[in-house]
Amino acid sequence: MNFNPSIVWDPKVKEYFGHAFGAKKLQRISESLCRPSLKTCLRVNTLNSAPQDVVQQLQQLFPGVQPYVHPVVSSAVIVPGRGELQPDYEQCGGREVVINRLAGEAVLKGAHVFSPGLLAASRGLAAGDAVAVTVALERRPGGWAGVNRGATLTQQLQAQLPGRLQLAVGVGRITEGRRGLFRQQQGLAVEMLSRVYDIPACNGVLRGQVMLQALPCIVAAQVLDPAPGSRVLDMCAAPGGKTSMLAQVMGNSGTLVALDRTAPKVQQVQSLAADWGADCITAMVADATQLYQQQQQQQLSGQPLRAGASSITESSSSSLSSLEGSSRSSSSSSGSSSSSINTTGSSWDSSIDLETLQSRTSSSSSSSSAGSAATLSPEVAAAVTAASFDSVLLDAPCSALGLRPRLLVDWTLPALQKLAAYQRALLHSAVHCLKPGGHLVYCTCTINPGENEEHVRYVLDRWPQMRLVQQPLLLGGPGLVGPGWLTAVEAQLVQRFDPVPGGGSSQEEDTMGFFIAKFKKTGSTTLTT
Ligand SMILES: C[S@@+](CC[C@H](N)C(=O)[O-])C[C@H]1O[C@@H](n2cnc3c(N)ncnc32)[C@H](O)[C@@H]1O
Repeated sequence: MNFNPSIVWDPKVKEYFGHAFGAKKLQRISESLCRPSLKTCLRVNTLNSAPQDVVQQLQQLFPGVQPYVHPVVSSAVIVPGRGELQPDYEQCGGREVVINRLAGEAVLKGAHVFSPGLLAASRGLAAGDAVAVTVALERRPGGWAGVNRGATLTQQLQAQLPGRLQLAVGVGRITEGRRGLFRQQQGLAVEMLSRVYDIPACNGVLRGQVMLQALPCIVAAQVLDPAPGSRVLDMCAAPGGKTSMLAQVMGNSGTLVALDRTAPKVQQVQSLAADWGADCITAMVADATQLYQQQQQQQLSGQPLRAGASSITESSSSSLSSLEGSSRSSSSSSGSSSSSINTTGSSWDSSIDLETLQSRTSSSSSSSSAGSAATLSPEVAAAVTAASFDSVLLDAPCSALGLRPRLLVDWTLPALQKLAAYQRALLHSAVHCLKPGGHLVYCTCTINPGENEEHVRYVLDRWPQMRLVQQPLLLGGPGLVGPGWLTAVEAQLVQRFDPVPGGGSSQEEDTMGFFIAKFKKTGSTTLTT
C-alpha cells in the first residue's frame, strides 16, 4: 500500500493544457494537484483580532506546529503541515476500510472519516480496530463501478478495486464494529491516527476570528482594494469568503452588495457576515448573468422591469447546473460546438456564446428555463443598477482545476468551453454594472487559460474602455502569452498562481492554482456593446 496518485486527463484537455504549459510543467502541475498544499492559510478578522494573537492561540490548539503571519499579506496566518509520510499499515493486520474520493480528499487535508464517506470494509471489524484507509475513485480505470455502500471487502471486490492500493491515505481507528459503521448515516466513522499528510485541521477553529481561505483569494480581494464608503458589487459571493474580506478592506463602511443564485447560498453569506460583524454587506439572490441581459432586453423592447417579479431560484438559473452536470459526461453531444484548431494550435473553441449555450442546455431539459430571460427581483433591480459601482468583484464559477488536493478530474474540453461562455455572460454584467473610473477584478481558481487569459483578451478586445491595470499586490507569476491570450506586457499585469510549491512569484508559496486580472473602466459602455 502506498500513496501514488495521478491525474488522468481527458486527452483533448491534456493536449490543450500541454500546449499552454508544456509537457514538463503540466506533469508537475498534475502531480501537485493530487496533493495538498503544505501551507494552510487562515485569514484573520482584523475587525476583531490581531494576527499575532491568533498565532498564539493556534500554537496552543496545535502543539508543536509553528504558525506564522505571512510576510507580505499581514491578515494571513500560515499553518505549516508535513508530508509525505509513511503510515505504518502493518499494525492493521490486513484490516481496511475503503472510502470515496471526497472523503479521501478531506483526509488529505487533515479530516477524519465520517459515515457518508464510507464505501466498503473488511469482514469482522470490531470497534477500536486499527484499519488502513484507502480511496476508491469513481469512473476511471481501476476505479469502482458502483460499489454498494456497506460492501464487504472480499477478495473479489479487492480485485475490482486495484487502484485503491496506490491511494492509501493513512491509518485510523474505527468507532464502531462493521455493522454499526454502516448503519449510522452520519457522524465520525474512522478517527485518523496517522495520515500521509499531517495537515492541522483548521476548519471551524477560532470561529469569527479567522476563516480558512487560500492565500490567492485574500490577494484577490486586496487587489480590488475598495475604498471605505464606496459602492461595491460581489457578483458571485457564496460562501462569502471574499465578501467578508472586502468588508474588512472597506473598514465595514459603504455598501457591499453580494449576489448569489440561490437562497441557501445567500444565507451562507449572511451567516458569515453576521459572524464577522460585517454589516455593510447586503446579500441578495440573483442570477448575475441577468444584470446585463435583462436590462438589455428591456431596453430593446421598451419594457420596464416587471413589478413583483419573482427572485431567481435554482431552477431558473439552471444553465450552470446543467452545464456542471455535463462536465461529468464525456458525451460528444456536449461537444457539438465544432472544436477547431485555432491560431494557437490548440483545439479550444471560444466562439460559443451564452445564447447558444442556453439553447443547448434548455433543449436538453424541457423543464429548464435556462433559455428564457430569468427575472431579477425588484429589490435586486433597484440595488444593482447600471454603471453604479465603484468596484466589482467577479469571482466566477469555474472548473476549479486549481483546487488541491484533487484525486479525479472529469472535465472535457466541450464542457470547459460551455463554462467559459457562461463566464463571458457574467463578464458582460460586470462591465455593465461598473461606473466609468471604477475597477473590476476577475478571478478564478482554475489553471485553464480558456477561463483566464482568454477572457482577459475578450474584455480588452470587446470594450476599448476596459484597460488592464497594475495590481497593488503581486504574489503570483505572469499570465500566458500567445495569440488569443496576452501580449508580453499584458501578461505582467495579471497574476497566475500555479498549484505547485513555489508556483507564485516566491519560492515560499505553496498555493492552489488561481488567476487574477484587474481592469479599470475608462469610459462608459452602452447596453448594446
Ligand atoms: C467561486 S464561487 C464564489 C466563492 C466566493 N466568492 C467566496 O470567496 O467565498 C462561485 C459562486 O458563483 C455562484 N454563481 C454561479 N452562477 C451564478 C450566477 N449566475 N449568479 C450569481 N452567482 C452565481 C455559485 O453559486 C458560487 O457560489
